[in-house]
Amino acid sequence: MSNEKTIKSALISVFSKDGLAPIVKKLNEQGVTIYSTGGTEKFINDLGIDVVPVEEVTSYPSILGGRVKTLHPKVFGGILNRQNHEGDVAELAAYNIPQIDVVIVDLYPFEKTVASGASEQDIIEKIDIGGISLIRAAAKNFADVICVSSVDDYAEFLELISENNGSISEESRKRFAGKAFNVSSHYDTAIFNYFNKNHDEAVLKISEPKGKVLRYGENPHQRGFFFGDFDELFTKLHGKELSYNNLLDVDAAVNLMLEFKNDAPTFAILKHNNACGLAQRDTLHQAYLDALAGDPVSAFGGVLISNKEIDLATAEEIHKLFCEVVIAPSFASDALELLKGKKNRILLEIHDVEMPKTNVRSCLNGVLVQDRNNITDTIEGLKNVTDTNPTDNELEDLIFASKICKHTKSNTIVLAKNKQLCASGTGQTSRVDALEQAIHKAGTFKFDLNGAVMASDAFFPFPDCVEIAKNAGITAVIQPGGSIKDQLSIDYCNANNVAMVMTGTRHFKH
Ligand SMILES: NC(=O)c1ncn([C@@H]2O[C@H](COP(=O)(O)O)[C@@H](O)[C@H]2O)c1NC=O
Repeated sequence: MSNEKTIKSALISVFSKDGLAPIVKKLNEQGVTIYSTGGTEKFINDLGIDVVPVEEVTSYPSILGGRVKTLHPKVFGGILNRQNHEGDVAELAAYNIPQIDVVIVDLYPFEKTVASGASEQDIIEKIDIGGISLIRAAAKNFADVICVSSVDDYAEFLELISENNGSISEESRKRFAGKAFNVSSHYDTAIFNYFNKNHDEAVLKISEPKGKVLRYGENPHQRGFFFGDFDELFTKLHGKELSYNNLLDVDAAVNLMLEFKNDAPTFAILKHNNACGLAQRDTLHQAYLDALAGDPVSAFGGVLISNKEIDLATAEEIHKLFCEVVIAPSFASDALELLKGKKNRILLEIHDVEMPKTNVRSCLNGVLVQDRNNITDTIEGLKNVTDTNPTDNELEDLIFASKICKHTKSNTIVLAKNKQLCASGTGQTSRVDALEQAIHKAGTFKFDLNGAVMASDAFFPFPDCVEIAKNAGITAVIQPGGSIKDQLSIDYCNANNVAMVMTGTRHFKH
């Protein structure tokens, strides 16, 4: 192995002391001189291990409430000197600077502090200056120094020093330097994004340090990767690796079910990012059966999601279906055992966490970013525009249908009745096509559309849709409004005893 270096000295300055003890003990066993800062020094002392306070090196106290403690030429000289450079070696001796072979740092938790809703002052104090400088210096000088910049790397570092009795190869030092720049660049990205949260600077900085190579992309001949923290959102209880397409379906399912999070038991079945079945009932079991009835053909190989714990009765029904993924806030233990009966079936327990506030997607040679569509239509926000008002039941169905519409590919028309999705037209190039697709589909699965409601993701440019809907039995319509020909649709509804409400909010989804 090339250019092995034996560790003789280490500088340790960590915010979290978790996991540090075995490393300190091992370094001590190997006779390494340990330098350290305030809290870390106390931690090491408490282990009964000798440690040199960094103040002894700098001959300077920690000042400004800890804002300046390692920022000193004697510390940075000890890290940045080139051991094979005569001038550097002479300067080290002239200024009595100790050589430092290892730097171990755990930065102030900036992101966690922001996420906790702390005050601006607390957040600013959590911008680590000394630690990030130590990391950058040690990583730059990987020719002579090894930099351990994350608790995640402690185990590997411990193995390295244990295996070779404190001797570390240049390959390992360089690999750890790469990890260190990953840590430092991610940290700075988080700080920039905090300062730029209103996008005053039209700059996009994304740092996703947790990535996963997927088996393939959308098709087997395409490579695919997921960059994100899947484990923050889910506990995977069972099943095969999630594919690129599974992840897209899971994303669609989660966003859709968030609309019904606090409602009565609701079950949805999705295929290719659109709901093909969705129902809300007094029991989850019935909600599942009625969601499945929406389109039992498309449900095959679908992604299933519920807003309540999956019980045994529901699991027994699900178990009869071939499906890719089942997502729920929890699974009763007997239900889980049963569902685990299919080796590949993916079971995900979803955590109670917020989804990102922005959507990002590739566009041409760049990316498009927009705010998440966070408007959910409510009964209170509706404007009756026809002589006939919707009944209470219809009002509830209108909101129910509108929530599904919001999460279905445009152009879309959703038909619903008694809190059950009857059918939808999805991703059509005209609204009339979407409606006709929905009516045809509802007929295939024997839905009686008399008394059903219609939701449209955008306004009706002509009165053709309300006319077709009325002839199919639809009695109430929800749509954003805003067409210069709105009045033609309203006139038709008034002449034909159809109720129409307007939301003022378009829900395109491309
Ligand atoms: N100011 C400095 O010179 C400085 N040097 C190291 N730190 C940080 O201080 C923390 C450790 O402090 P302590 O050992 O006192 O618990 C680490 O997170 C380290 O990244 C510093 N603090 C922030 O910038």
